[in-house]
Amino acid sequence: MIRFEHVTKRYADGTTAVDDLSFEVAEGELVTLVGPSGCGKTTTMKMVNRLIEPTEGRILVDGEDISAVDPVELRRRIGYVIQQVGLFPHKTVLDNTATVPHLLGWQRKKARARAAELLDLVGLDPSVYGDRYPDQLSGGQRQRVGVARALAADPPVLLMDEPFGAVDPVVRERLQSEFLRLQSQVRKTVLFVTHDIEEAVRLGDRIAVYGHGRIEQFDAPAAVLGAPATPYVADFVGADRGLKRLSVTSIEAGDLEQPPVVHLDDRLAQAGERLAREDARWAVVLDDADRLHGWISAEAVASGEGTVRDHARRMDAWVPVGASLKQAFSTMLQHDAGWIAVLEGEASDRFVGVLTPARLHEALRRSIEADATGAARSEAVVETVSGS
Ligand SMILES: Nc1ncnc2c1ncn2[C@@H]1O[C@H](COP(=O)(O)OP(=O)(O)OP(=O)(O)O)[C@@H](O)[C@H]1O
Repeated sequence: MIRFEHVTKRYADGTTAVDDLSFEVAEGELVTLVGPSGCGKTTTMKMVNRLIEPTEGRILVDGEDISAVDPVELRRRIGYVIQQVGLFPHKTVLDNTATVPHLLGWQRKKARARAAELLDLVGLDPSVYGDRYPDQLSGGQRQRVGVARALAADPPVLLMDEPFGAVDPVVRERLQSEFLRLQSQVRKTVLFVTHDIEEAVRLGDRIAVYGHGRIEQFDAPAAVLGAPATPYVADFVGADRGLKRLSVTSIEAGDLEQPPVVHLDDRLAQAGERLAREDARWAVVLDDADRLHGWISAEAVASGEGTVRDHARRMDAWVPVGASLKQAFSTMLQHDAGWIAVLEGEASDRFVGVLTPARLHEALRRSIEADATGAARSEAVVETVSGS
């Protein structure tokens, strides 16, 4: 969808900002460009909407060489969000959002209806915020209007240059989550510039790590964190890349431990047999509808008469299959739990297994090994300390 072919940009003073760059962003893909200040990220991005012209090479958008497209026409097809949002101070939020549809000659009513829809989509109630002016919004809200405005004419391509760079870390994380949710609905082809590696790995389907004017590595976030291509990339992603990788590695069913499962109405004797057969010290307890209830220890099972219901302990720390290892670890810490349940199904009500700290560590190591060898994670072999 966006294709760079041997693109070089040399400024008049001789600075080579971008050097023989070739890469492609597929349709509906979000690629983050990440790297230190001055490495050529913004120059790369601005060449896509012809705010900057390349010295050599060519750029194709949707198969079309953009050097042959009128820049004004081109920009209407490409949404652009920047850090200093650049909202018109004398226009209301609704009118700001309707800017491009208005320029495209849409009728005022239709443009405003579309703007209201977009504001809603970015989490701003148009009936509350639509008539406000930009200086009556918080920084985070202004960024949301910036995103809504960029999407208003439904452009297939979105360029975002540090769009969340000016807000505090808490708001930034919220905007990132909202943007991911939005992107899963609108599926734009996005080029996203950031100097923050955490943001790059969180948002990108793939990330391009920039050195000076060149891409040092272009790969999925987990691969960049798991197997940096060069010492430069390893240094840039940081010594704590293993930790960062937690947020881009999702839980697979094969990562889970399978303790015995008993039901609330099982007799203790029956549960005891299960535990003895599997030589287990505890079992997961499900209710009649197979929803997670909690757990029961071998001691409690051995304690006497009655049913599991009389001795089961509640435990509601869980995450869905596909959640990140980071989310799982965070849930474990939040509940001060030695394990958490992993559930699946539309209502997240089907028990699939449990994740323990040891299993979490193993999943992380397996995913690193899988990336390094190109194997599936379930087939990756890692050494573990015996008895653990
Ligand atoms: N108009 C210009 N004339 C000369 N050199 C320029 C010009 N614009 C940018 N540069 C240089 O080109 C290089 C790349 O700049 P660019 O803005 O693309 O970097 P960046 O990676 O986006 O940095 P940042 O994260 O700080 O925005 C830098 O060395 C910069 O000084």
